[in-house]
Amino acid sequence: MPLADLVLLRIEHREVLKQRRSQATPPRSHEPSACLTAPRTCGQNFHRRTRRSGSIGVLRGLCIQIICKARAELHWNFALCKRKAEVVSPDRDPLPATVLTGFLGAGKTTLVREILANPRGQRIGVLVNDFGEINIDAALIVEGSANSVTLSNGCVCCTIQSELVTAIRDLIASQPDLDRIVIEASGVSRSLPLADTMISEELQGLVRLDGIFCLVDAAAFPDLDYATTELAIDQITGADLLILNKVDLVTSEEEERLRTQLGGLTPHLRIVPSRHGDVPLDVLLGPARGERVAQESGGHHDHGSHDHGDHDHVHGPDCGCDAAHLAESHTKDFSSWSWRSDAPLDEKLLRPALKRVGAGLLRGKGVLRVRGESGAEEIFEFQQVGKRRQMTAIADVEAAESVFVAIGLSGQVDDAAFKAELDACRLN
Ligand SMILES: Nc1nc2c(ncn2[C@@H]2O[C@H](COP(=O)(O)OP(=O)(O)OP(=O)(O)O)[C@@H](O)[C@H]2O)c(=O)[nH]1
Repeated sequence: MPLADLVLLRIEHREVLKQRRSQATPPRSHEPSACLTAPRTCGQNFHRRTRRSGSIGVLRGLCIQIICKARAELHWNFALCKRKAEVVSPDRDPLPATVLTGFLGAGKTTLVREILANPRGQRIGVLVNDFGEINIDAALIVEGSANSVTLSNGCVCCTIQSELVTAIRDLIASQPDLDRIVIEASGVSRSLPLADTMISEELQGLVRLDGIFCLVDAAAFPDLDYATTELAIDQITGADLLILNKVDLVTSEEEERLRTQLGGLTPHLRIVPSRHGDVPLDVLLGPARGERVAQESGGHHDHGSHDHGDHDHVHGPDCGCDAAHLAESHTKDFSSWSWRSDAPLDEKLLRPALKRVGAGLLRGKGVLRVRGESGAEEIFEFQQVGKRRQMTAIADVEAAESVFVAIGLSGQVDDAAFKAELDACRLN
């Protein structure tokens, strides 16, 4: 990493710590519009919003880009460190939480409605945060879900952050049979403080952050003005996966240009194109509470159990194809791949292999029977969203075999290399 980036990284780190300390008293007093007009008070904003023109403006733009990169790196490390300390309730799995962020109008509500229209049998609680006094998004969503909670007139990343925690706790208490929650943040919410809330002590053991997905409006992003671009970039760099929505409104050249621009800002982020939120649910939703990947992918995928149209087909040993292969997804953009092994896996080889395998993936999930150096065997659940990976030991599952499911952009997953990597971890 160049020296300048390192220096900025350190400054940024110090800022994060400072901000976290000062967050003990959250900035609740400012008006909702403060997220845009006085971002210094809005959670984790690190930039002073002084508009500059000419070369100073250009220089400042470059600095923001570098800081964004550093911030993204920090975000991973920071969130992952905290997650290692996550305490899982012994009697009840934490409720998986999917967070949708993205600038105003990017298509978050559309995506929530897509999810609710096809919840794959999961009982989903929805929390909708609207920046304004009237929660229009919730009104749009409420038809689809009986379990929706509205959080209006503020932003869940700052002004009504504690309301979010309370709302989640209340929802879990009143709807104990939920399988997951989906949180639609307001269009001005910043991703990093939201991630921080989801892994905070108040929600520990109750909620497990499954992924933060940031929607970007492919048509509007290039025209955002300076101040709003800054916020949009902040949302992007704090996400696990980017959904480039409204690609129907741009030409393929414009889409490519935007991808290059966004990829330059956040090289590790995976970018999924979308039209009206048509993102495969396998990418968006991990297993429901108490559900394990083995159940999803065990044997032939049951097309009758839920309505998924021509949805992604996770192949198994009796589906008439090879056990490991790429399968056509419900849109031509995505492919899924599955692998299984009845031999235990060597932990020492497996961890680096998963890192290599995951490098080009949008989503990876698995239940893995692993043998450590001591010779003891443990079952691990593996979850990857974008570049974010988690491997958690699970005690309540007996797995005779390991199962791994991966989703990537078509043509970007080398299935032979994949198979070879994982096969090499098998112990006889
Ligand atoms: N053409 C096109 N329009 C879309 C797409 N996705 C969403 N829209 C439209 O864009 C508008 C805004 O979408 P919403 O889903 O309300 O966006 P949002 O992110 O929830 O907006 P806020 O809550 O204001 O932040 C609506 O009119 C949608 O129908 C898409 O992929 N293509």
